[in-house]
Amino acid sequence: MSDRVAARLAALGTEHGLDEPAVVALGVLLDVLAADEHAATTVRDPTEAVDRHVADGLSGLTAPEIREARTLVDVGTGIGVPALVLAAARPELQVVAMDTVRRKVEWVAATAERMGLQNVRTVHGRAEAWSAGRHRFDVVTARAVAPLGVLLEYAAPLLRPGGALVAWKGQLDDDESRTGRGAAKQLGMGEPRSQRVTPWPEARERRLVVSVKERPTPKGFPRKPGEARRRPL
Ligand SMILES: C[S@@+](CC[C@H](N)C(=O)[O-])C[C@H]1O[C@@H](n2cnc3c(N)ncnc32)[C@H](O)[C@@H]1O
Repeated sequence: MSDRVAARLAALGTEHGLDEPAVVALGVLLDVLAADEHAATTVRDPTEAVDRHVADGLSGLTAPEIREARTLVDVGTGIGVPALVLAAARPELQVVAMDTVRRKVEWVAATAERMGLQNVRTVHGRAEAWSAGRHRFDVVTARAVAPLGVLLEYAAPLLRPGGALVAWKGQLDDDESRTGRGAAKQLGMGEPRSQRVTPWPEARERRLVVSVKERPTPKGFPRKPGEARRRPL
């Protein structure tokens, strides 16, 4: 790893109060990404990945819901962001990394092992079809997976009462905000709160959108697999 990347990782460790093993584990994640041309991301160069994956994932720690969570499921985990980043940062947090693509969850499981993480489990499947995960989680996370309304529909059944969806988002257009608010109401989720974050200095328009489960998920949800996307609320 270059001195520049090592210095950036160390600075992120200080910013987020990480201990040394966490910083080392995040360095391993960057090494694995850099070495694997088949990793499911276009951002593999550590000078860029340290910001776009590690710093972006760590920005989740600014949400109290994530700082206080004991259980978290990352829906559509892909290369394990934010799942692996948050699992490294908070070893006491039990993390499930879920994706519909088997190759991706296998990659995440192997990478978690190389990072020395004991608190990551992977699930191959669709969020809306995972009945064993219902009502279990303090937090559902998702980055770059689906519009807000669809994410709320994936998240609501998986959350315990009082749990929260934390979605990594860029700029939300009016349509996504409006449909998100409507979906939240129908699903017993609270009005989505948007929290601006600047994970790296040049980052523009990054935000965490948080919605807390206020009521039991109404009957009829989750709908059939794929329906949330095909016929958004
Ligand atoms: C663009 S990738 C984002 C990956 C990662 N979160 C990141 O930000 O780098 C979206 C991922 O979501 C997964 N996905 C889409 N719909 C899903 C669903 N209903 N349940 C679980 N995973 C899903 C896809 O297979 C894909 O790996």
